[in-house]
Amino acid sequence: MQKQYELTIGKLKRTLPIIPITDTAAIASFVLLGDAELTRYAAKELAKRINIPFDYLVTLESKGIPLAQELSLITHHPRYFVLRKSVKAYMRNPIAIGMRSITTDYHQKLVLDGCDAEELRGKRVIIVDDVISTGGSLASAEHLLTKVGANVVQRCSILAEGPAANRDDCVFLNTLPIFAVKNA
Ligand SMILES: Nc1ncnc2[nH]cnc12
Repeated sequence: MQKQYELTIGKLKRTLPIIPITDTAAIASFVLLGDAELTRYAAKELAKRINIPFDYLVTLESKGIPLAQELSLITHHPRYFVLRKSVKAYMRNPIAIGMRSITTDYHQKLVLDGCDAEELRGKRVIIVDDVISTGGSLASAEHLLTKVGANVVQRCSILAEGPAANRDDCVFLNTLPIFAVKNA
């Protein structure tokens, strides 16, 4: 099987290792954390493609956080919100729902602080993430945000992986294949 995947995002290129995630499928591992150059560049490119008014960006812990931070600053939205993967002791009235994602085999949670939920009620929000893949994380984020009365007006990511490449409800900069694993 191919071991690496050459990814191009505008003027930037990255070599991604191909990692099996099940007996039959592998992904090109795209780890945004630590890549400040790509994060800033991708945020600038996404900002050019967001052409809808919004109040807040919302991202999911953890790989979407640096992207949301850059995008917030570029679009002059100084505050953004993070959906966490666990309840923290400092949260007030946290609201949690279940979530499944392609890269994690156990059942995960998505948690919003109750005060953040108050602030998001009735607001126009854009969900930001590094990769949209099966759409499971995105659907959970959207479910949670809708539950607290926020209005999701756009979804954006750096990459759309596998079937997500055909989505017309997301803004993204490039696509990423899912690779078939041939077992001996
Ligand atoms: N290819 C990928 N690399 C890193 N994280 C991911 N999450 C979903 N797809 C991914």
